[in-house]
Amino acid sequence: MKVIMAEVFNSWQGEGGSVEGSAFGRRQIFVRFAGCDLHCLWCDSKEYIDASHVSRWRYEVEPFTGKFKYKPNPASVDEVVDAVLRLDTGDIHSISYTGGEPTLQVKPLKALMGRMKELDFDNFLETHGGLPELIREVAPLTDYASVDIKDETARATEDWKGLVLREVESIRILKEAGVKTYAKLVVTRETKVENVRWYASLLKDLAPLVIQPREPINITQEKLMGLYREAAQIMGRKNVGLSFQVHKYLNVL
Ligand SMILES: C[S@@+](CC[C@H](N)C(=O)[O-])C[C@H]1O[C@@H](n2cnc3c(N)ncnc32)[C@H](O)[C@@H]1O
Ligand SMILES: Nc1nc2[nH]cc(C(=O)O)c2c(=O)[nH]1
Ligand code: SF4
Ligand SMILES: [Mg+2]
Repeated sequence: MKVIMAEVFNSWQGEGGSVEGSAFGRRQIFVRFAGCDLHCLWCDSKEYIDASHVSRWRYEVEPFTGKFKYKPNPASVDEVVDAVLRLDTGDIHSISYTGGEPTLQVKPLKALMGRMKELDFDNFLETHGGLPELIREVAPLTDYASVDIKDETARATEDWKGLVLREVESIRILKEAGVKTYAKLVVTRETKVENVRWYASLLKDLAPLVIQPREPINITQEKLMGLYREAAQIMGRKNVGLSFQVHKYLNVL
């Protein structure tokens, strides 16, 4: 089975903060899929959005050496499994599937997740959650899920409200399947407080929320605190947290 890959590397999970279901600070092997159907203004993985332009993928030869080898796309699932296993440092919390949008290639995603479960690894899915019908397919193989709620200011798609409702539906499906799930909202200085109130009302009693400032950060502390407080007042003070992209400060992948 074939898959259009971007990269495979070993790092610490840099996002998720401290809410339940987060793997922040845990060691992970990252499997980044090429291709995405959204176009978030601030996406830090833009070079992988158009899968047809990702002619080769790279895998780390050894963790933290910065040395990569390249292979042509599409990859076989076996090649990806091999690339993951050579990065197993014995302290791996889970395998992270990210992208791009991993659920778009649901068949190879399921095959990879199944192989990793057989090898006794946990699966951590990083997704925009905009396609609940695909989430339903991978939920039984998923242990942890970080599902983005795309704020209006991301301008990910025209019907942003419809997207948010589908993301929440995906979270419901994952929760019902017993997946440790949290929602992640990337905020900018333009994020509207009334939108955060709406997201919080949809997530209340469903899943915790992390608020992650868009990098590079330009939101004021006052604005961030205000958005946080509104969300916490609706969802409960134990169900909201902050998340930063700490890997960017550590200068690791
Ligand atoms: C590149 S996305 C891939 C997974 C999936 N497509 C998604 O959007 O959730 C991985 C994570 O990085 C976050 N991210 C990407 N660019 C960012 C930026 N400039 N600032 C903050 N978070 C960012 C996304 O919001 C998402 O949570
Ligand atoms: N260290 C590290 N943590 C991450 N968490 C989410 C990432 C992503 O791009 O999906 C990511 C990433 O690219 N690197
Ligand atoms: S959904 Fe994820 S990969 Fe796609 S454009 Fe947005 S941040 Fe980037
Ligand atoms: Mg990233």
